[in-house]
Amino acid sequence: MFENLSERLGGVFDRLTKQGALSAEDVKAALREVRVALLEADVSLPVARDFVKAVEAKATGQAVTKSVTPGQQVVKIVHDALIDVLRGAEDPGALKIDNPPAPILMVGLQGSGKTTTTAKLARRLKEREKKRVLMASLDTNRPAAMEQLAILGTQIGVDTLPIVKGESAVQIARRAKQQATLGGYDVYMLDTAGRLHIDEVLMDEVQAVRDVAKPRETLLVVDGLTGQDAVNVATEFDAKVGVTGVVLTRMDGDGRGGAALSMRAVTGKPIRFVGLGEKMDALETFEAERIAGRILGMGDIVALVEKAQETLEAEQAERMMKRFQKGLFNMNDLKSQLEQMLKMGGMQGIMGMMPGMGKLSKQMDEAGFDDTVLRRQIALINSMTKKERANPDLLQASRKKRIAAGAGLEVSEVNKLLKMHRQMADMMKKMGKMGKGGMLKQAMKGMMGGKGAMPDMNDPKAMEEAAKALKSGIGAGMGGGLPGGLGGMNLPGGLSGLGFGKKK
Ligand SMILES: Nc1nc2c(ncn2[C@@H]2O[C@H](COP(=O)(O)OP(=O)(O)OP(=O)(O)O)[C@@H](O)[C@H]2O)c(=O)[nH]1
Repeated sequence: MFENLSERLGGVFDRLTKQGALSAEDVKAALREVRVALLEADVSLPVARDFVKAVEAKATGQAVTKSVTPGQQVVKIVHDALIDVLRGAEDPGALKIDNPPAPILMVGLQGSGKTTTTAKLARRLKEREKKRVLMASLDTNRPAAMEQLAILGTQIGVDTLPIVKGESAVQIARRAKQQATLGGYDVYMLDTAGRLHIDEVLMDEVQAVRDVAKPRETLLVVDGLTGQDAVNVATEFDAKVGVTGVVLTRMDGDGRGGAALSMRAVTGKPIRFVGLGEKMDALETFEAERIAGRILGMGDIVALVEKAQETLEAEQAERMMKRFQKGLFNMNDLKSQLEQMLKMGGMQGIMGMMPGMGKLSKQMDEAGFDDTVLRRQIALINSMTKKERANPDLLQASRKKRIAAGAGLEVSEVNKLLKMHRQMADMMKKMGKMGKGGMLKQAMKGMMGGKGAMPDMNDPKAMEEAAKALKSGIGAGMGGGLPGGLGGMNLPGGLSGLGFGKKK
């Protein structure tokens, strides 16, 4: 799915190469693709349609910033508009739980992750807000569900209401309220029974529980992977029981999170939290920026674009772009690329911003890879003469020795640097031929997991290899193209050439 989207956006970028103001035609062409991208990310059709219409009006006629392409600009406008829709007025993490004991009702379909989320949230309230929480399972159909909550409670150190066989959901809710009041709890959470589909019996039961508990918050738990159906679920639950917020689970999977946009647009209910795994600490406050990036399938590329813009002078970018297009790439260019990387937070910083690269970044950390490598390479270049920097072909044995000694390093380090330089120069040449649009497309492909470019995040062996490849030195030929295009197009163009996990 990611590949499709990146190709599609690549196509948009290819077409949008004119500078100046964004023409209606440019915007229309780009948005047509964005609409398909939204649908692929499981955003419902009417929502995608309305959204694109609103963005079209906003984007047409906007002046194009010199340092970005019109394609990038449209994507940024789309991205910002997504955030506008996704972000509610209030802080998503702030639940109304004053006036103890405050009841929180948890609702949702079976298997949506309701019980797990109940426990995760209880843990969060206990740890972060120092609340005394009582949890109760109202799932009278499945005794196993009640036991599951009790086990989770023990695990996280949160009390659960003792199980009494034969009670109805309403009776349990009453008992929970009583116990919470007598026991001096700040919050009590009611984990209702789920059904595979919405049915009347379920809704009647939840309504009856609601009437007894009068919840301060009614949180709808929805599986983030369900996509389109999420809207129906949200609409139904909201109409029947009244929902105050949504929790999207399984956002650690490869779902694109379009459900978030649809639910927010259709029901107007705020997304409060996202579940990011099975563990008890895998619950985070909803962040509109992250989901917007994810829906567009771009990780935090927009942030990367912005950061690159901040740290790189536009003229310098323009100058480098011209050099790259001519296939020119000497040691001075390499040095400024390495310095640029350091400014952007080093390898770790850049990786952290890439979709799905968080894990790899952690492994790099563990493997002891840090920015020393970058600094060493800069030191080597500093130890070269002006002539050598302009023309690295001059570097024969004796010069290499002198350069290594000057930086206090081994000759092998110089060789690694030269190898990396050669690979990057080759890539620049190739990219130069492709033109701006082509470069971007190439970059996107690389970043979004074009075949072989990134390790499979679920394959520990591939991840380990990738970390090793990185550790053995960016110099050992990371596939050659560290932040290749950073200069020219404000995107780490060369990342496609990183060759993560790929033996060269
Ligand atoms: N990967 C991942 N798994 C999750 C997440 N939230 C819940 N799960 C898993 O999803 C499965 C179902 O979760 P439950 O909490 O039992 O679902 P439920 O909605 O309470 O189901 P019923 O009790 O049958 O109604 C469990 O194996 C959870 O560990 C999440 O955010 N990410």
